[in-house]
Amino acid sequence: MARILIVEARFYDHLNDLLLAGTRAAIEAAGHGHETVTVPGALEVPGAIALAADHYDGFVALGVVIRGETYHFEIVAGESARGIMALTMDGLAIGNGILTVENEAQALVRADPAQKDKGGEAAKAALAMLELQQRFG
Ligand SMILES: Nc1c(NC[C@H](O)[C@H](O)[C@H](O)CO)[nH]c(=O)[nH]c1=O
Ligand SMILES: CC(=O)[C@@H](O)COP(=O)(O)O
Repeated sequence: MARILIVEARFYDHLNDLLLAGTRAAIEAAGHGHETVTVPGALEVPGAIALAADHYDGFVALGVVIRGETYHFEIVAGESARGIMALTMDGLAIGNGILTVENEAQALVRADPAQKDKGGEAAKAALAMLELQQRFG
């Protein structure tokens, strides 16, 4: 049984709850264990994963970034993805479930486990990468 750390940027409670439900269900369905830590925003997610890297087998990054009026969206969406990708290239097994969307309606469809279930998808990605890590790492 693998130990998966879910790192969630809790910026929009109702959307986070949906993402978390999908992620937890997918990990449990695969027979693995999970814990969750919460960080303030998507920019903190890569740092939190880096800090926990030696303590878990795999990671799921969750969050919601909704475009506002300024360039801040590009920074938060791009830099969180860049940080997660850098950790992936270092060999960590990570699924990225941070939504980067234009509006809340887009986020809702993607977070809902009964619709696009991006939280569950990210969990499955993390488990797939963990399998590759165990095979080739
Ligand atoms: N605007 C959103 C943020 N912004 C906050 C940053 O992620 C970060 O916490 C802050 O700059 C302090 O370092 N975060 C989200 O997750 N979603 C957003 O829409
Ligand atoms: C991620 C964002 O763009 C957003 O939350 C910030 O909004 P704004 O650009 O209106 O300050």
